[in-house]
Amino acid sequence: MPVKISTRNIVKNYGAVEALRGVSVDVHEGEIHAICGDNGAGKSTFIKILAGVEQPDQGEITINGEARRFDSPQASLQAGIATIHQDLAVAADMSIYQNIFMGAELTRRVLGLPLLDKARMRKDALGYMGQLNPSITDMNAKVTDLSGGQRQAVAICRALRWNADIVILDEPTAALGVRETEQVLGLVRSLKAAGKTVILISHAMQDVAAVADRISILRTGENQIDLEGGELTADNLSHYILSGEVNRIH
Ligand SMILES: Nc1ncnc2c1ncn2[C@@H]1O[C@H](COP(=O)(O)OP(=O)(O)OP(=O)(O)O)[C@@H](O)[C@H]1O
Repeated sequence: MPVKISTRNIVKNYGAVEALRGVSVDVHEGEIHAICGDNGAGKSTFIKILAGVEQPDQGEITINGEARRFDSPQASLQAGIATIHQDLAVAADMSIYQNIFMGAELTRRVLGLPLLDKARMRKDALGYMGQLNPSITDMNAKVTDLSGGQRQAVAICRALRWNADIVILDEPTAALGVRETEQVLGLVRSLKAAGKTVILISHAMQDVAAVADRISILRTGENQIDLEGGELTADNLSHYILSGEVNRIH
């Protein structure tokens, strides 16, 4: 598959702290690409740059081979990147469909006036959810009544609604139990099945090994190693992260 999104030598300093010292990652179209590394390795900073939350001091981002720069989260979204942050940004007291369409509500005209098209939003929301978790059928259910895994599904539906073709998930299984984690890994696989390119940030080696097609491990703001295929085992990941051993570098 061709490279969908690529970074070259991304550098980011916070004052004297060198958070990223030249990170280069190639994410291929339709793959699940995990970004791993110990605390402070630079994962969050890297994702914030792709999400348009932070701007790099140096380096290049390309999408489909075209150089891009994201001055805001909206710019990243417009370029087809939806980032699902750990807080999910869901409104607990609102319904599933209201969350999926938040900020981009569908309307219809009645006697020349725009009215919310709730029926259409519910129907479309059900369609998005059907691609991810068909067992969730009541689009009027309040998010507060959903489990952690189900909330994650709502946040991911919003990414589908935005038509993003690159979906970034930041620690989606953090704080989830075993069953919920399995559900969320299922969601990640469904995104891939829907043709999305997925970037997954995770500390959970087992989870990463279970779903990723390729993994880039960062260490103190630099690429440490990329793993793929048979190298993708939780043991291998832990080994590289704990030992700091450097192997194939870009
Ligand atoms: N806003 C900031 N101001 C100053 N230093 C920062 C800021 N954000 C991150 N850093 C520093 O940059 C480095 C990389 O941090 P980052 O949060 O990107 O790592 P991480 O791999 O996501 O770590 P964790 O797994 O603990 O979240 C760390 O040394 C961190 O202390």
